[in-house]
Amino acid sequence: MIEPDEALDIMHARFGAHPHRRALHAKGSWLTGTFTATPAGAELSRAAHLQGESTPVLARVSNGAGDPTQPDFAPDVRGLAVSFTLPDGSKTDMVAQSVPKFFTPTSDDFLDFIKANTGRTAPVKMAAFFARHPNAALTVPGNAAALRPIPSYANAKYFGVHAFRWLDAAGHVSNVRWTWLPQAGDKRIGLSTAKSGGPDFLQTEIAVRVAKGPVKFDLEVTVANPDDRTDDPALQWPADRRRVVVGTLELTAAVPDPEVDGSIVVMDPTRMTDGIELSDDQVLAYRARAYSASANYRSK
Ligand code: HEM
Repeated sequence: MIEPDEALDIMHARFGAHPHRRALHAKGSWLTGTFTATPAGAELSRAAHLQGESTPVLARVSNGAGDPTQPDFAPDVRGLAVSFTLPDGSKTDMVAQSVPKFFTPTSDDFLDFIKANTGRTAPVKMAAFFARHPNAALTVPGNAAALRPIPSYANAKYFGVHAFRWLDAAGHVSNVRWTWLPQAGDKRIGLSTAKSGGPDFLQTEIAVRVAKGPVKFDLEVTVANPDDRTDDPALQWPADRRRVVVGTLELTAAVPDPEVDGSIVVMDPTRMTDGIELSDDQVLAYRARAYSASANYRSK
């Protein structure tokens, strides 16, 4: 397996090494707000933020590139990371992105994709990557459409990708996947329209938008059948699985980057709380190690 420090080298080779920046999702904006669960949330999980009381959150919206100078109009994955502060002061995080179909079953394959997408020979290496991974090739049309420029971070669906185990008050386990659905609608714009906004238009737009009113996302959960696999983030569950809205996120204020004076804020997709557990997905477990390596690099 490719170790996290080597993974960081692969990302830096692709996007450049940028001191004090994330190795991926290097450019973004910070927001605060609240999350309020519906009764369906409490039925599925006993987690403190799913019981219906309003929970404070810190969120970061971002572009997927590891190059913080990449303009906002460039086609890219977008990120929405949310950290909930629970009543006992502890935190749990949800870290999602805007590509509907994650395309590799393992972290090594994902890192091989980044390697292939590096340098002047990228088109040739990418063709070879997709020839080696025909299932990944099948996701290209849908994912390419999602990578088109967005008019606002408020106008994308953000997918949690992995399965998680949600435990209710009686200890019953539901395997779920979750998605943030934008109340402002899922939208894309043409490149020339996006370019007319300038290189930082998404950062400016989200700050202006939250100053006028809350930016809202509904949290939709898909519940697996007992025999659905939970270990492969690239494997979709059948479309007829039960979907239920378990809460609403309201982002209400733009806040300055909290990573000043050497403090580091990591949005960790494996930071769990009682009532939510990791599935057996290797990529999910690996992410925590890669995010730590990136945090170590930017704290130096
Ligand atoms: C093997 C797979 C993956 C690897 C190696 C990886 C690696 C990374 C790294 C190194 C960072 C920077 C973290 C930091 O410095 O704090 C990052 C950020 C991020 N990743 Fe991943 N990632 C993977 C999969 C995913 C998936 C599946 C999602 C979404 C479901 C995702 C969404 C994000 C987001 C939203 C951020 C920005 C978090 C923030 O704003 O702090 N990543 N990723």
